[in-house]
Amino acid sequence: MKIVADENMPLVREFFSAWGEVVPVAGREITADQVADADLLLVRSITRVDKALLGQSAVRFVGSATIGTDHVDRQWLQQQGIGFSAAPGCNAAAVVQYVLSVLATLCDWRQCTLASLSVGIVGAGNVGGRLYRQLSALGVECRINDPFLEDPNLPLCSLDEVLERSDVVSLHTPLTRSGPFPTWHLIGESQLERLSTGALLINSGRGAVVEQAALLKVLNRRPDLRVALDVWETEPDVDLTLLERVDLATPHIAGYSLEGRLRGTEMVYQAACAFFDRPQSCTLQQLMPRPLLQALQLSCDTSPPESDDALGRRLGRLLYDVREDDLRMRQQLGASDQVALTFDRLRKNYPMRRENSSLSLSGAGSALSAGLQALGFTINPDKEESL
Ligand SMILES: NC(=O)C1=CN([C@@H]2O[C@H](COP(=O)(O)OP(=O)(O)OC[C@H]3O[C@@H](n4cnc5c(N)ncnc54)[C@H](O)[C@@H]3O)[C@@H](O)[C@H]2O)C=CC1
Ligand SMILES: O=C(O)C(=O)[C@H](O)COP(=O)(O)O
Repeated sequence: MKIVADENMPLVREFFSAWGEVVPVAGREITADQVADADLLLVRSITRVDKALLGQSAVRFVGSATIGTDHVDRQWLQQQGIGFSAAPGCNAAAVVQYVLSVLATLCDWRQCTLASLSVGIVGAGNVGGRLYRQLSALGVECRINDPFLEDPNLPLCSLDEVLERSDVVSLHTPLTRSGPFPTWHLIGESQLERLSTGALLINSGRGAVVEQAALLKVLNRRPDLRVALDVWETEPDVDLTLLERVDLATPHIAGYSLEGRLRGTEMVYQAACAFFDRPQSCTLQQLMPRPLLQALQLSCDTSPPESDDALGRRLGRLLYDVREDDLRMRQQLGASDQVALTFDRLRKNYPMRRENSSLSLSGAGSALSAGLQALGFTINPDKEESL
């Protein structure tokens, strides 16, 4: 078999080399010629997969190690009988870790607690649903807008209500251009104007869900608004004027935990095994590196005692601090005359980041445990508490 794979797909050789030749290619440079005699194509979010790429190829299965699928013409693949699988949920925990880090930063700016914020979630699937459950467990008031959901147990409301009544609005929809509720430019000028005074808008879904020109226009009128962007309408060509105006800027790395990226590869491997009727001889468990920081014994003897809110934020930053990504992006894009190349390089050379679940905590005390568990940490109940 010939397997053409995005060179940024970690462990792709470990999973697939027993099947044949693995040919790594830069995601933006995969051409119709390169895949003409391939059997299997493995991509990430930056490769457009459609008739133009695969019309003349032998590819029988396409795997995308991503949650989003807006880069894939799934209808055309289906018509051709070409198998397809994405990796739903693979990096949901990482995106939530990113959002929690943004919220922790907002708490610093405002000198407030997490639990004092009201958060609006637009799109409550794998990512937004997980964010809702974690924030609710932390006592944060949430509102959800998702026209596809009907669940009396969820705080569902209209998009306008989410925009008008939340301190923070976090976007987690796919990018869609058709269907009953398309999300392309879902947030335009009139929606931005509805945001409450001093609100923070977070976009870690897809850039074009927010209309960039409208965002720039409204930000000129409303200096009170704060914005955290991980995704950009014109990426990899980020608009530097917008970059300067937003409060937290990152290069589409919200989902880039090590676990999230490796899970993506494993999920497309599993789907390919099912498609080609091959046994799964390789598992992520065998390959996942041990985290550098694996266990922490907490000693809660600060005086006055530290709240779980503050401790949670401090511990969260041990594993991930969005301000470091923001600084790196500003420094590297600021010093470069090749914005798109630098944006892609920031992603390719992204530092190792582990998810909260990789860290086992003991000595947290039962009062703190619930909050730390809600943040995704593994709580080790067997150790004696050291309060
Ligand atoms: N920045 C990053 O690194 C990452 C970005 N993403 C993006 O986040 C998106 C969401 O991921 P998941 O939660 O896993 O997807 P999902 O498919 O599980 O959930 C999406 C939710 O959005 C809802 N939705 C669809 N149209 C809507 C609309 N018009 N208004 C409100 N809600 C709407 C759906 O009903 C669904 O519940 C992905 O499609 C991807 O584009 C995902 C992972 C990483
Ligand atoms: O999973 C998704 O959807 C994402 O947005 C990915 O995290 C983006 O990463 P790349 O596929 O562009 O490396």
